[in-house]
Amino acid sequence: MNARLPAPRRSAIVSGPPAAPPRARLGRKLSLVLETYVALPLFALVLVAALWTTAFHFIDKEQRDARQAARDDTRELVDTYEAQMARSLAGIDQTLKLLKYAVEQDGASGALATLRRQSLLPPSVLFTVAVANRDGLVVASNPPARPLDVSRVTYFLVHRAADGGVPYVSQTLTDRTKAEPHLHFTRRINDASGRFAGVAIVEVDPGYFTSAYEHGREGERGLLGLVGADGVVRALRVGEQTSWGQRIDLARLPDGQVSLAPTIPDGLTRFLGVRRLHGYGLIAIVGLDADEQMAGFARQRSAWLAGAGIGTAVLLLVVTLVSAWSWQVARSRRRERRAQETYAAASEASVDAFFVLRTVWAADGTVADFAIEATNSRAEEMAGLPKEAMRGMLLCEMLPSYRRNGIFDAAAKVALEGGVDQAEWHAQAYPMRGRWLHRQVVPVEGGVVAIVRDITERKQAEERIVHMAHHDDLTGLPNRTLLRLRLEQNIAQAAHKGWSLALVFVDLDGFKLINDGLGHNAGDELLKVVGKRMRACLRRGDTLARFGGDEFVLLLPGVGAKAQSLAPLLEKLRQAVHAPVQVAGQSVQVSCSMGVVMYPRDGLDANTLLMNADAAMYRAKDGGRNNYQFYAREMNASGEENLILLDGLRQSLEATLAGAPGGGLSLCYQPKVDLKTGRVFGVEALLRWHHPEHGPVSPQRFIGLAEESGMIVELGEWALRTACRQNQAWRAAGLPPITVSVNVSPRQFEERKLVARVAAALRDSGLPPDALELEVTESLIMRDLAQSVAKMRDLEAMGVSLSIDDFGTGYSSLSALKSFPISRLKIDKSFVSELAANPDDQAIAMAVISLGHKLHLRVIAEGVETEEQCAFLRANDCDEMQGYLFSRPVPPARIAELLATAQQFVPAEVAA
Ligand SMILES: Nc1nc2c(ncn2[C@@H]2O[C@@H]3COP(=O)(O)O[C@H]4[C@@H](O)[C@H](n5cnc6c(=O)[nH]c(N)nc65)O[C@@H]4COP(=O)(O)O[C@H]3[C@H]2O)c(=O)[nH]1
Repeated sequence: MNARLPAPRRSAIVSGPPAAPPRARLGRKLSLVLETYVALPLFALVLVAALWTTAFHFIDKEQRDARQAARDDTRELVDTYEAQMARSLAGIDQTLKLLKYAVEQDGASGALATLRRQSLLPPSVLFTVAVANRDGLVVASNPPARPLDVSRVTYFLVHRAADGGVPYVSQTLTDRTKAEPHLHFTRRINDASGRFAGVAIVEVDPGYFTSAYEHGREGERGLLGLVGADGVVRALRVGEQTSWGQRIDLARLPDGQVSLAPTIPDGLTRFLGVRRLHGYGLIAIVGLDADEQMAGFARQRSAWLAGAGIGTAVLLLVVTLVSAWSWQVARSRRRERRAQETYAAASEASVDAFFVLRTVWAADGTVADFAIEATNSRAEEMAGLPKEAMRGMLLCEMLPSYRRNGIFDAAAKVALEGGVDQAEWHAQAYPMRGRWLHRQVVPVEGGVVAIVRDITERKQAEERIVHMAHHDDLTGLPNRTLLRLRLEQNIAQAAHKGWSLALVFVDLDGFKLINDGLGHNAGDELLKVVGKRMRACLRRGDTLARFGGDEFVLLLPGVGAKAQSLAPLLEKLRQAVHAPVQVAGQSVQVSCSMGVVMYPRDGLDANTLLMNADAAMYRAKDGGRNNYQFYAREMNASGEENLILLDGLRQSLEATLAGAPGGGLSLCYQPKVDLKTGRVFGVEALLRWHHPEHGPVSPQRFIGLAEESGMIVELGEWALRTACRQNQAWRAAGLPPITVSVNVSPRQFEERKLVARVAAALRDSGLPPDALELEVTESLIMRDLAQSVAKMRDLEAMGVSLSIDDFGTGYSSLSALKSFPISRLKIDKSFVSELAANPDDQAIAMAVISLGHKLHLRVIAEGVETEEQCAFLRANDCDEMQGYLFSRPVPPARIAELLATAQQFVPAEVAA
């Protein structure tokens, strides 16, 4: 999404406040109080309090009412009981009075009969009526009873002692006359003169006074009774139990009032009503058991409490459930809000743009468009529109190009099928035009969220890295990697279309001299200029790559199948490179050697083409440089041929080492002649291989293979040992002593044990070290200068001399040359071959001779074939020579002959 983009689903997600300020926090606390899960329990507490207050209020009222009712009942019962007792006592006293009167009138014996006659006696079932005389003897009784002496009984004593005029009520008792409890109501009987004449007695069962007890009124534990003024209970009934004799504190029984207190005989709390029965010294008491009286209230109270309890429990349960639910809801709301706030804060701080998009559905169920619901600040920047303006806009109205570039379709797919859409694209719309963006579209409820990031910097960095990985720092040209890539692409294309392509390997001649002589900066400058010039010769589709050092490769796609058609371009390139260049204030000149291969003729893959172009380039160098060479098959034998050849070589080496006749390997020796004396002073040992089937194989061919395969180490050691032995054999044969020089290949030279192997060869052959010379190449030494020089010094210390073969081809730096412990320089035969005609080669030969002499080295020229060459070399003070002019490499016997005859080389001019 560039200029304008997709958008948020829930505005809160991206537009919400990033953090709550203190005021908002206060508001949040207040709103917390209003939350159901807080407010509801508070309200419930109020309800519970009200419920219980009401319950207790009614309980209290009911209790008061119940108590009042109990008091009223008690009062009413005691009133009734008082009336009953008053009547009963009055009846008893009436009987006493009648009895007294009758005794006073009729005497004790006739009194009862008179009263019985007049039906004035109370029923004998309940009452015993008796008369005691002044001596205390019961003289009459109804019902009749045996005579009894009551003279010592209290009531008798009381009445005899004084005439109170009031009846006397005894305590309830049992005695020897009667086992059942009873009490006596008595009155004094006087004689006519008013003196004590006896006692009228009414004996009553105490149950008589409590017979008014009714369960319906007094209940099961009600109390009914009479108490004497002395505080002793005369009769007391509780339920079915009747008792007497208890003592009561009369001070605590206020007359006329109803009190609530623990009572006799069982300590139960009762409503107690008390009435004094005047004239008899008795008190009537009625008690109603508090528990019984309050039972209705207790039930009611239980009902109230149960109701309130159940109400409370139900309320609390409901409130707990609702509050728990509300708390859960609030908690998840809080979490969601926090998540939203966090998300909003994060999205605001994000470098990504967020667009929450709501899907707009078409009637057929497809996605018609997306409506922008919310965005963040970064989205504003990317879209170039404020959030408010974007909100509600349709995506494809804002960015119509999205319908065409696939972004809308991708988002619609996410909305329909889920999954995630991720992609990078190059924005085309303002204000992000030209920038690289990355989008991630994820589905959400009701739409999608698009997260967009500006990845331009990363893209540019990637491009820079890719460019760096594919280009050469110095010249800015494609490097080896890119060349290979393009080559492979072009090969694939050419294969597909049946085209040809050309690959040119270019190596600068003489670059090292300039680089070492004028410095690296000059060398770099030269490479840049040459690179530019070559590039200028090419078409747009061609590739010029720098391969490293002074090597360049040209890839020319779409060329004709005929290699020769490239000749004009190659000539143009050659001239462009050869033109003088101004570097480090000097005009310098380099040339180039080019090797050309054609696809598909010279190879079908990149490796083969590069290898063959390299081989052709070397052939061009060998051919005198500053030219180009088309690849010819024989430059590189095929891999299969190489393997067969290598196998043959190994077999020959093994056979030769085993000493088998006709092993195939041998050494021939080419004499080296001192130009001043014309005498042979040494020979160069040269390997020969006679293949059992193919006949002689060129050393250049098999030595290269041996070098590549590593077999050269063994092969070279064999040559070294053989040459040493041979030289020692010549010496032993009494021939003039000569030196033998042996070629050492790069692998041999690099081998750790070289010095030890040389020492062993000398020791085993018995050849003095100074009769052995090792020939090493310049390029070999330059591979690892320090190590090479160290090894050379070891050999020198041993007494073995060293010469540099092919001197002039490897661009050794002069300063390095000075440090080589060598005794001889060999002018390469490539410079010798055209010595007569080529002034350049002449200059080089002269320079090498002069340089060698300045460094106190001997100089030998190889490949001398003609008298002219010989004459030139001699004229220019070359010390020694080697070549067909004097002798080809020959077998050892021929050398022996030469030495034996002490043959001298006499050049033609000298001979003439
Ligand atoms: N055109 C021409 N050529 C002449 C003339 N005089 C000598 N030659 C040839 O020049 C080569 C000189 O040997 P090199 O440069 O060391 O070049 C040698 C050397 O690098 C390598 N080589 C030969 N024998 C050995 C060996 O025992 N060990 C190692 N490591 N390399 C060897 O093989 C290369 C080729 O050896 P050869 O084919 O024997 O080729 C020899 C020799 O036959 C002449 O006047 N004209």
